[in-house]
Amino acid sequence: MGAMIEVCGLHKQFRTPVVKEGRFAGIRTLFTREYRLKEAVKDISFTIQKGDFVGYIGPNGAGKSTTIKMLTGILHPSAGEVKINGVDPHKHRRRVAQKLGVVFGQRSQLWWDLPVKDSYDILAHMYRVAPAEKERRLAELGELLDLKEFWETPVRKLSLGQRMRADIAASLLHDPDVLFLDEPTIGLDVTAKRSIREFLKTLNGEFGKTILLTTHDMDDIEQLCRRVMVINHGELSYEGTIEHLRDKIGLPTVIRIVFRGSYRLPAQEGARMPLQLRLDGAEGEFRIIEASSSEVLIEANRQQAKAMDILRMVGGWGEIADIHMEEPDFEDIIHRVY
Ligand SMILES: Nc1ncnc2c1ncn2[C@@H]1O[C@H](COP(=O)(O)OP(=O)(O)OP(=O)(O)O)[C@@H](O)[C@H]1O
Repeated sequence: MGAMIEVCGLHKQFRTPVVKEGRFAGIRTLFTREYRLKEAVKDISFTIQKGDFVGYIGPNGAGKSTTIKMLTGILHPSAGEVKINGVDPHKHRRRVAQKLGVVFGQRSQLWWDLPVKDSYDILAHMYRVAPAEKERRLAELGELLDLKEFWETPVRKLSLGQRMRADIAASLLHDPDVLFLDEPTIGLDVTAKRSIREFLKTLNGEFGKTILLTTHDMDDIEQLCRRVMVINHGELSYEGTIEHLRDKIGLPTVIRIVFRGSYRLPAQEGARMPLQLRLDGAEGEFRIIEASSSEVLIEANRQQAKAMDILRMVGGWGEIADIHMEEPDFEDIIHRVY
């Protein structure tokens, strides 16, 4: 293991002319000397280890694409440093490009009017992939991504799911160590999303690729990433595991308990809901938010009480027939961070 991506004190400012209002606004804007500074990325630092699968998330306009562009060397940072496997991507763009695969879900890197296979020939040439090597890799990718069915089809005729698979294969043709994915499942149906996710899991798990995934799809993040970085107004507001993020935000877990026959709450008659209770024989508290003749609905924060301790206590009120536990929705958690 070692650092694959190192980012230190990264900044990006954009200078955009102030748009004039009123008559001849367009022409006057052209001659304006007034500029507005937009700080799209402010002092971001992080390290991604070899073989990591990291999610990079944040609301629209937060600075995700700007960061990715600096990581790939397309944009020059206003301040700070980027190293991809020890190399500065802006100074050594070609060298770093050989190590990187990039997929922008919203924009294909394939040639619109050419058959898919022709795009691969051009890309293999650009990245100096030897013909035998290209054939071997396309055979492998073709199998994993099921490319054969549209091999001869012009890119413009592909379905969105096919186009995305074709683009992902294109990004891997030169066998890069690192993959940047920007919205790789956008607009896809459930089945197409699932096949792309499975492929990405394989790519990371079996082929050891380091992956940075940008997406608005929280299911992608939850199913694929070990770590997430949250960017908001150009600054990192969270960096760590999804588990820790859940704990930190502390949305309640909801536990529904069904009793066999009757049960007895440890409270006075006619107690009002929600009913706050302390755990017996352990640290912590939880709330009963509903109670009917055979069911109770409990809300508990993970930090405040362990589910097992709650169940042990509730087991004393009656005979438990069924337990249903609902973790807070990851989407809701993320909204709290944004
Ligand atoms: N070339 C540019 N010139 C001026 N401002 C820019 C430029 N590129 C991006 N910005 C601004 O920088 C901010 C960050 O944009 P960026 O595209 O990085 O956001 P994002 O997190 O990728 O958003 P989204 O989820 O909508 O794709 C925005 O306010 C955007 O308008």
